[in-house]
Amino acid sequence: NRKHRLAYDVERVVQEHLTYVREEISDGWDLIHQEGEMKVYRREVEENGIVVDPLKIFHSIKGVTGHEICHYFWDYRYRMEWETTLDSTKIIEVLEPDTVIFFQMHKRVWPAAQRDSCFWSHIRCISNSEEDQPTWLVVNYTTPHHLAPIKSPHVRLVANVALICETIINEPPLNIQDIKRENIECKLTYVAFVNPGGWVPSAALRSVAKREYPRFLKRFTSYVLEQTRDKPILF
Ligand SMILES: CCCc1ccc(-c2ccc(S(=O)(=O)CCO)cc2)cc1[C@H]1C[C@H]1c1ccccn1
Repeated sequence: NRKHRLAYDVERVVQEHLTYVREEISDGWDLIHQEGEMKVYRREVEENGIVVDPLKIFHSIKGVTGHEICHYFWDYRYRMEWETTLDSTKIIEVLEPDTVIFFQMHKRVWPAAQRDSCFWSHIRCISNSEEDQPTWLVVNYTTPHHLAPIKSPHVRLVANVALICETIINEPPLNIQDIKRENIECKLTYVAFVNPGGWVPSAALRSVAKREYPRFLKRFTSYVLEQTRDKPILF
């Protein structure tokens, strides 16, 4: 039986991401940025002359769990502390404790018109019996909403974004309560399918994306490290 009106959509999109995240980086993906453990890949795709390049970022962060990374990414309370590309963000509907609907005003990316976004945001833990640590994920997926009317001159983004995290425990001590932060590591895959929703000069958008995605992921993961440093580990 259906939990809420978007439950089927959420299930479908989550399963799609879980299918594709394991897909190897095949040809057609260009490595456009590498910084420490972070590898940023992009495919060049245009739809009706609009750049809709898929982005795929692999990163691993020592000292945090996948649950912690997904918690700080999903929970609106922290968003404005790490997201520098937003003017505002607010929850306009709670569908269930782990699925909410956001409305966001994005900072204007000159020369494009200002973008806004409305998406459902879902957090989930997937415990696979054989492996020791579960997979945590967050999906942000554009959805229309009566409390997020599209008002000119703003242009509505169309986004399908997923953050999928595994937790690795290096040299696990005998009993789990002795695990320290230096024994843990989060391996994450971030995928973003963003359609800017209206024409943006291709070269400008590609250079903004190339600069902004690594910057936002680096800033976000540093923020989580800072917030969790002296807190008990959240597995
Ligand atoms: C003209 C469209 C510009 C533009 C608008 C928005 C986004 C964007 C949307 C969602 C998410 S998120 O991961 O779901 C976090 C929640 O906010 C990140 C980024 C990306 C771009 C493209 C330009 C790239 C970029 C990437 C990262 C940050 C800002 N801009």
